[in-house]
Amino acid sequence: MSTTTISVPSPADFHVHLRQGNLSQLVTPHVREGGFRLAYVMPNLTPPITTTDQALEYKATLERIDPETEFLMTLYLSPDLTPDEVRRAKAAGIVGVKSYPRGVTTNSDGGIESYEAYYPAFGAMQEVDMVLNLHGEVPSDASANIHVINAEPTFLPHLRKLHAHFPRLRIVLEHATTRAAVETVKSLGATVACTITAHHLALTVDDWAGQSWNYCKPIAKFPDDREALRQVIREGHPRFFLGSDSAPHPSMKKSTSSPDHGCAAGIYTSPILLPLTAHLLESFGALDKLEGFVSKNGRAFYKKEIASIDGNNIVRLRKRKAGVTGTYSLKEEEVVSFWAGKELDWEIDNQG
Ligand SMILES: O=C1C[C@@H](C(=O)O)NC(=O)N1
Repeated sequence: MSTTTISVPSPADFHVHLRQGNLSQLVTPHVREGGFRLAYVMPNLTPPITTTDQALEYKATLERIDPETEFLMTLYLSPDLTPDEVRRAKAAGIVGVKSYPRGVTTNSDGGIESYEAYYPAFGAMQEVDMVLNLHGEVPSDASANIHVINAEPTFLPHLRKLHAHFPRLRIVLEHATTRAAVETVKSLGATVACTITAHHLALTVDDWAGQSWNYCKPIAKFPDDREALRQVIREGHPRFFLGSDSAPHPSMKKSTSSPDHGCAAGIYTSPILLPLTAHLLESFGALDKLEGFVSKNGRAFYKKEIASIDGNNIVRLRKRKAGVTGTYSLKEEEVVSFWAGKELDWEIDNQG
C-alpha cells in the first residue's frame, strides 16, 4: 500500500440514516460522494418502516434519488413483525430488522419494551437467515441508576441472552462505544458482529458535553472506551466493521440556541465518510486495516462480497489536506457535517 494513495474495493456503510422527503433528496447522494457504494438503511422514519411493502417503497424512492448506490433495507422491529411477515420480507430481499428500545434515540417512541415478546419473530429470522440489528442501550431509569453513560453496558446481558437463545441468528450490535461492548462481542460466536462509527473513533465525553453538534446516541464515552474501539480495529478483528450511523438533522434541531427545543441526537458524516475514516485510522496506526474495516469484514458478515473487482467499484483516496465543507442545503433543508471547518489528511481522488 502506497502512503500517498489507497484503493478501496467497494466500501460499504452498514448503518446509515437516509431520512425522507427533501432531507432524503439532500443526503442520499452524499453516501456515494463520501466514497461508499452500499448503504444499509435504517428504518426509523416517521412513521417507521415496519412492513415489507413500506420498505420496498422506500427502497424504490432511494433508488430514484441515486440509482448507482446499492441500498439494503431493514424493518423497524414492532408488533407488525409476525413470523409470516419475516418470511415475506426475506423473500422480498429485505436484509435485516432493527430493534430500538423505547425512548433511547431519534424516533424510538414506537420502540420495543421486551425482547421475549419477539422470540417468535427472531426464531423465524434465524430460520430464514435475516440479520437482527440491535441498538444496544437500555432506557434511562433513575430508580435503577440507569443513565446515558451506563446504558450500553447495562444492555449487554440482553445481547448474551439473545445469542444463547438463537445461536444461528446473525446479530449486529450497532455503534458500540464501550470496552465492555467490544469484549462482549469478541467473546461471543461467529454469528455476532459489531459496527463502529467514525465519530466514536474521534470523540469522548469531553467533546459533546457543551457541544451539541457532537451529541449522538449512544453518547461517546471515556478515553479508555475509545481506545478499545481503536484497538479492535488495529487487530483487524473480522467481526468489527464500519456502520457510520450518519444521522442528519436540520441545523435548527442540533443547535441549543433556543430554549424551547432540546438537541437532536445524531452526527452527520456521510459526505466525508471515507476520507474521515482513513484520517482517523491513520491517526491511531490502523490505516492498513482500512479495507477490512470499511469493506471486507462487513461484506463477509452480510454475505455481500463484491462479485468482481474492477475499476467501477474501486474508490481511490489520495493524501492531500482538504477542508471539510460545513453546510449542505436543498430547498428549506440545511444540514451541517461533522468536523465542519476542520481539515482531513485524505480526499477522494476519483470514483469509478
Ligand atoms: O441511534 C441513533 C439514531 C440516530 C438518528 O438520528 O436517527 N441518531 C443517533 O445519534 N443515534
